[in-house]
Amino acid sequence: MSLQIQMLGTGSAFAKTFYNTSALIRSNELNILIDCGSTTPRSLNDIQIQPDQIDGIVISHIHADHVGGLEEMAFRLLYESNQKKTKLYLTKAIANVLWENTLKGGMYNPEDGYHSLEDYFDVIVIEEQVPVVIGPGLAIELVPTLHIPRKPSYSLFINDRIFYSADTRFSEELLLHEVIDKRNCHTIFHDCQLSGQGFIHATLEELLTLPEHIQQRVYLMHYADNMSDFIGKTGRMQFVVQHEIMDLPE
Ligand SMILES: Nc1ccn([C@@H]2O[C@@H]3COP(=O)(O)O[C@H]3[C@H]2O)c(=O)n1
Ligand SMILES: [Zn+2]
Ligand SMILES: [Zn+2]
Repeated sequence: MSLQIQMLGTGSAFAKTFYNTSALIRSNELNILIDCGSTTPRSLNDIQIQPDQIDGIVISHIHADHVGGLEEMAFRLLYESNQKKTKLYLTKAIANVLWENTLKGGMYNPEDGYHSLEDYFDVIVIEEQVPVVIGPGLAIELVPTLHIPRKPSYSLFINDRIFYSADTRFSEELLLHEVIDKRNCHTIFHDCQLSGQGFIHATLEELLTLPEHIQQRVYLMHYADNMSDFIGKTGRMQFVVQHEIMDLPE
């Protein structure tokens, strides 16, 4: 049994160098995406993975750097891969808005029978804070986090031991109590705004307040194009590297 994470992109919403942050989880022959931003199809192409090799996509929230690649994925599956649908794992709160507020404009096509998210994806609605088994050795849990007020947004626990923040404000409470004390996560992928105030993301300054033994577990993602200016300034935390395959304990 093995679990690998390969970041398809490690950059912020506006990053041009590192692509939008999204991850490919490879677990016992399954390929699962965490988010599918505007640059994700290009990144998959870079590593020679085609949409029909993706077994499922988990959605954290509906900013374009996290869902902007879904239309291409669905259309390519439909028109290039013999009408295959991929699984889409999301909460009810996200399902409600993803179609109406994001995808419908490009994908609504009643003449050909395409009216809804379900016409393009095998939609699997999952409960908040309930782990769902996606495949052998892979369980995902979505926990609500604070990103934009009144916008549903989630972080993920993978097999209860890996924390993936997606986009969230810094929460010492979540990191110290839930991620470390309760679940003893060995690996933490956290979004990181390198400079300025963290109105909607965790800042490097805030993350540097974590005790060193926690920083050691942290990989920084969702960073700006000037990341190299900050090498050596991230305490015990390290920047996650785009396309590097990381072997993690299940
Ligand atoms: N209140 C907001 C809302 C959005 N933004 C910027 O838009 C981006 C959307 O994707 P993101 O990755 O959440 O990062 C957001 C901010 O850069 C922002 O800076 N402030
Ligand atoms: Zn983002
Ligand atoms: Zn966001």
